[in-house]
Amino acid sequence: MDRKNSSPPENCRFAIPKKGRLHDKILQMLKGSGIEFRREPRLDVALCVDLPITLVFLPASDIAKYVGEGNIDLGITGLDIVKESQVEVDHVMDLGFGKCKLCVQVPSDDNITDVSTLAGKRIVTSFPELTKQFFQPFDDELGVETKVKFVSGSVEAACGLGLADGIVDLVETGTTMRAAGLEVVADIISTQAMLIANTHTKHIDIIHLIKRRLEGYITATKYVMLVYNVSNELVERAVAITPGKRSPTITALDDGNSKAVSSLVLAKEVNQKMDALHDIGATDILVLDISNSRM
Ligand SMILES: Nc1ncnc2c1ncn2[C@@H]1O[C@H](COP(=O)(O)OP(=O)(O)OP(=O)(O)O)[C@@H](O)[C@H]1O
Ligand SMILES: O=P(O)(O)OC[C@H]1O[C@H](OP(=O)(O)OP(=O)(O)O)[C@H](O)[C@@H]1O
Ligand SMILES: [Mg+2]
Repeated sequence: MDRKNSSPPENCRFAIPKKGRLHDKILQMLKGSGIEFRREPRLDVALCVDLPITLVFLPASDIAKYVGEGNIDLGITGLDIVKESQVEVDHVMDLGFGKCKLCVQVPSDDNITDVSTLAGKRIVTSFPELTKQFFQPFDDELGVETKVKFVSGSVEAACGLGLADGIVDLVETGTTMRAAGLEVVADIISTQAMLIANTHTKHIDIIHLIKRRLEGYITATKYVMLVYNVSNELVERAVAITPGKRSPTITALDDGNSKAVSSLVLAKEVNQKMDALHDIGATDILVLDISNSRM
């Protein structure tokens, strides 16, 4: 029988968060990397076009466990989830988004500055393993047992509801924390999204291909190409402003007095570089987006 949600057995199984903070960024990254797929409405399994890959859409919090146990070859999730799941996986690459910190938080009104004063008390979290590991040394030293309770979401509500003396949750901008009247008393780990693989997967070649494509896309979105003209005597100063990733390309213009320079620059620095080039006398300064790359 041809099941709609089945995967050809020879395909590499690649797990993607089915919702949440990482979902949209990952879909954008797959599209930019040319990893196209057809997903039928309501199905959590999709076959890739032109590549032997089956995408499996799963809750972010389950992905490390599936990859670690070998049901899935490759996945994208946060380092926080990899650590919480306590499974062994290969860290193939960091993806540079989904950056935040897992923090111990307490009501601001409680004026707690020393996290050890929470040892033995009630902590609510979606990360019970990391929380227990964090409090264990304090518990051992003080001869107490911190009571760690799991909830799957809206963790920040627990103190206000009288269910917890502190929480352990993710903090990015701090908006959620402040809105709940909480503040950080200790950091546990910094996290970001990463590509992870099963340590025994037989799909090494396809994993390397996916890695190269994602690297190409990430580099392309991080850099822009800056192109400008500059007179011969100013080339050295201009190149000091835009040394490029490896080195700039310099071409002589027909007028014999000036050069055309093209150089990769970090997108976040491009305006400052353009100002500096303008100030030394460069002209015809253009910024070109890069849609993809292989370095
Ligand atoms: N505010 C945030 N900023 C950056 N990364 C985050 C943030 N919140 C979560 N993440 C990352 O995304 C991962 C999945 O969390 P997320 O909250 O998106 O999943 P979810 O709880 O399944 O979805 P939802 O919250 O929509 O129910 C986290 O483990 C973490 O790595
Ligand atoms: O510091 P901030 O920028 O406010 O981000 C942190 C919040 O983001 C996540 O929640 P999410 O929006 O996923 O809701 P959830 O708690 O229901 O999972 C996380 O659990 C924090 O609550
Ligand atoms: Mg969430």
